[in-house]
Amino acid sequence: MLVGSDVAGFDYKEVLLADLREDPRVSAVEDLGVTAEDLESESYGEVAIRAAEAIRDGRADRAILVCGTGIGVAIAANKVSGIRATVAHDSFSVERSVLSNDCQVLTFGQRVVGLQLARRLAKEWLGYEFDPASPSQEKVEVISAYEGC
Ligand SMILES: O=C[C@H](O)[C@H](O)COP(=O)(O)O
Repeated sequence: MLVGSDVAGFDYKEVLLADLREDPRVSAVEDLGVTAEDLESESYGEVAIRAAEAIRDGRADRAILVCGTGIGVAIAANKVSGIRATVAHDSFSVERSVLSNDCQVLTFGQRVVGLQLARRLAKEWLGYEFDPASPSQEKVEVISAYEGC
């Protein structure tokens, strides 16, 4: 499990990181930054691409990324082949992002969603797992085929 943010998502990222570290369903969490010591060290694109590449390469399974809106980190992560990332600020979208779309990356916007809602949504998200035997699989495969992976 990876977490990351830019400066605009740093506060939420820190809280979500602490939650994940306490969650018995999560075996290991890696913080990709940014850090309190160097808040401006990377933009949302750099952090999100690093997270997405780690998932693509099998070094991690999922990631939660935070920026101001959740949009920038989602766009950047989706540029990495094989990665499906989305911003989701409601329970149903969080569920469907996994069960319909097999998204490995959930993103939040610190300037958009309340902290307690984001924390709850992250907990819900952890409980979902895509079923490759479901009817959604062939729809996801259309995207994978386009990407050639
Ligand atoms: O999607 C982009 C994010 O919201 C980012 O945190 C803020 O970007 P901006 O400073 O260009 O608005």
